[in-house]
Amino acid sequence: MIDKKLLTFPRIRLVLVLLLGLAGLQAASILGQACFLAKAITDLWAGQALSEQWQWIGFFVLCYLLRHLILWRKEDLLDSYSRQQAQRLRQELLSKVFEQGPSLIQGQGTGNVTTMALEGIDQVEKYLRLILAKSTTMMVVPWLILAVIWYLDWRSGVFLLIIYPLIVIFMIVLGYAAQAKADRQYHTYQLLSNHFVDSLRGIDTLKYLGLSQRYARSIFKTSERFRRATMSTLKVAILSTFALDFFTTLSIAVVAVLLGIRLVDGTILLFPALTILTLSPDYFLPIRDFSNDYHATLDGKNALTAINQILAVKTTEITKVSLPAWNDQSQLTISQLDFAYPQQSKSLQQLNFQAIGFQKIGIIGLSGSGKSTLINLLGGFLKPQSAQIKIAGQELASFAQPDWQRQLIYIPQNPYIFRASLRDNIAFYQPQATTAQVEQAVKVVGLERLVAQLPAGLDTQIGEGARALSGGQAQRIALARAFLDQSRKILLFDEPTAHLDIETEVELKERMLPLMTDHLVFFATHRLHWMQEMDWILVIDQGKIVEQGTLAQLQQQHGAFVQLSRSLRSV
Ligand SMILES: Nc1ncnc2c1ncn2[C@@H]1O[C@H](COP(=O)(O)OP(=O)(O)OP(=O)(O)O)[C@@H](O)[C@H]1O
Repeated sequence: MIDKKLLTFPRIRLVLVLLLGLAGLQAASILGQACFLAKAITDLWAGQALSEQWQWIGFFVLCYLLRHLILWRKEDLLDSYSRQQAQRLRQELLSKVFEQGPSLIQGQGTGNVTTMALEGIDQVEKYLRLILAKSTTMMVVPWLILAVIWYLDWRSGVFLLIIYPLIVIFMIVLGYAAQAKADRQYHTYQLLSNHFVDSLRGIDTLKYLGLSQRYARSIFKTSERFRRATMSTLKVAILSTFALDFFTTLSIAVVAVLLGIRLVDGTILLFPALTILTLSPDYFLPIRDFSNDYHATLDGKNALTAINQILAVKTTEITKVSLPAWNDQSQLTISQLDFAYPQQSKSLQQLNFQAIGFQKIGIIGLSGSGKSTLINLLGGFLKPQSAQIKIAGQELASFAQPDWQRQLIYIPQNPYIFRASLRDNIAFYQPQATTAQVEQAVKVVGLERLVAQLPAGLDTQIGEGARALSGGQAQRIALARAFLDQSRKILLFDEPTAHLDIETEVELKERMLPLMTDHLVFFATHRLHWMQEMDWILVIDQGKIVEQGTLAQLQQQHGAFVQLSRSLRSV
């Protein structure tokens, strides 16, 4: 009855035992309530004075209060337990997302991960709260009530016992139908989230191409599908609630009629008949409650399955290797590196190269040749299928090593600007940087004009939803970050100027080059002029290094580099 997935939650067994205990007390208070009320009415019927009934009425009121006190205690217990578990799940989910990095987000979709971490966890919290309370009550309360009814009148007991499994079977059949509908609903919900976030991100492209109306229609269609899936789940939910209420009410009516006939016949006394009649609705109440809330919990159940799937993504345990800080004598050797994206044939094959000291290594190739993939591997965001990597004499399986990543600065095509002040964005790697240091960085990368224009200077909020920046300004912030943190000696550039106009690129290049000295630099680009600044060049074509050497060597060889230069110039 209780989802196996829930049994893996911490302290769940203790909570279940407490809930079962409270359900036992709840059953006792329901029984007391029915017996004392029946006793008072029977005595009054027998002609006793009302003043003699105060003790029974008093007990009845006590039981009534106890019943509600228990309900309140149960809710309190479940509220705090489910809240704690939701917090734990959210933390685990976010840790997993940060641990797995961009590959997990790409696989699941940004919208889906966002809704899962926000709404999905809230649904799981609701699921926990409802399902634990309802199922433990259903395990205890009806059976204790049935035992007392059986003791008072076995014929009513038999009738109620026979009717119960019929209702359960009926509930299971409708439950399966509802589950199938809810699965479909959850799937369309995930689609809707991804589709919506995707469209919002691409809204400028869509607008430029005049396709935003068409996309709005497509979002409308996806939302309509989600609405229809929701309505059809609700239809089953409402139908089953109605049918269940109808059957249980009918059963109680049958019990009442049978008791009435036997009272007239004189084959049953008023006290047991009244007690049974009062207890019958409470006998069915737990299953009715369970079934009513069952549909409300399905979303939570599905969200929990989806969250568990992400949490179950295997974390390849890395053996941490302690690496010294990169210096002018350090050496990196990569041999036979192979990498493939999931469900793809090899994206990078048999890469072999070396990096020594503060070399500047250019990675050049046509679009789709594998430059970004190589940069992502060097940053440890992706893990090679196989490779022999040696840094300072230490063998590594991948670059996902804290000691390596702590030395990196990654500058992509579109550096991410966090929603924070300009100062915090610049001091991203060095939060303790002084204002003088930040101002120095601003000067070095040529951001003074921007700072002068901003209303609160360095303290102006920038990023998502705040002051927007141009591509060149964002790139300058990324460079300022690199300048501020001189302790990170490895710079990974992934097409940093690809989307900038030529004037901005020339100006930025002048500012970038001094920053590159005394650093190991990997610079992926398809802009040839950068190669003049590089000490070593890797020419990549279709995932292979087809040539490598200094610029002079490559120009002399008249091989792949010269061919590539021709085709890049003719573009
Ligand atoms: N996340 C991914 N999943 C599957 N395949 C991918 C993924 N990212 C890239 N690829 C594929 O891997 C190959 C190399 O892509 P990569 O982005 O490394 O090329 P690139 O040389 O950097 O291209 P560009 O200059 O256009 O950025 C391409 O065929 C691309 O389609």
